[in-house]
Amino acid sequence: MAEVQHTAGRAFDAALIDLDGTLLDTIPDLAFAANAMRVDLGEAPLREDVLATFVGKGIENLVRRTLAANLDGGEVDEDLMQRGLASFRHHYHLVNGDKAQVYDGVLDGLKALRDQGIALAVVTNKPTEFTEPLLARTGLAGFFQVVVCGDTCAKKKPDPMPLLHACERLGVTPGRSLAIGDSINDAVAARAAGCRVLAVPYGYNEGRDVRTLDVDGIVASLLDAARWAADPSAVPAS
Ligand SMILES: O=C(O)COP(=O)(O)O
Ligand SMILES: [Mg+2]
Repeated sequence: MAEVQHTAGRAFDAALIDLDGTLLDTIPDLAFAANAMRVDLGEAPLREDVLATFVGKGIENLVRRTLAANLDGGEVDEDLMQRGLASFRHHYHLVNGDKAQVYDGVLDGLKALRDQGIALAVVTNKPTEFTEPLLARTGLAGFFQVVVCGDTCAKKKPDPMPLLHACERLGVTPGRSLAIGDSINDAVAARAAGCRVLAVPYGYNEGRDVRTLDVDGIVASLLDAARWAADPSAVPAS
């Protein structure tokens, strides 16, 4: 790809930002609901750090992986899946946002992107029923013109469809959009959509090091992502 051009004004019209592991640390609430589901179904709870590696490909995958107790998801009986999903949804609705934390640098980063005239969208694999109340509860909702959730489009990340949908809704081109995420799902989706992409290292990349991702840079925070958007040479993006 060609170099990002920053000399002739703004390089990006939009930032398409992931939710879980990028804007918010949602693991305590997700893990609570996942383990409450296991207990409901007569299984022992799993460790939170293990459950964290199951997050990224949406709720169905989290439930499947949690029931199988492995990342692969293995063979999970359809009836068990349905009972698991109902239980997980029940418990997650009760705790969604209780312990969620906005990561350091997020508020300043969103403000800095906004001050550059960059339109902001959330593009998450989390379903709408959990995303909307969580954004409202954590005070982030007002920053975003568009919110694309795991059930908004026919396909989720790593498919490019949700990013392309966000671009269409914002009236911007993928080539002038910057995706920011924490996982392989964001990186693969962004590349397929033709967006630039930055990764943050503090989220949940399904248990793998973010340095393995095909991205334009790894930035320590959303604030550094905003600085990179303004001038890539000003930020030590590895
Ligand atoms: O719901 C998930 O599995 C992850 O959601 P995210 O796309 O915001 O990281
Ligand atoms: Mg994520």
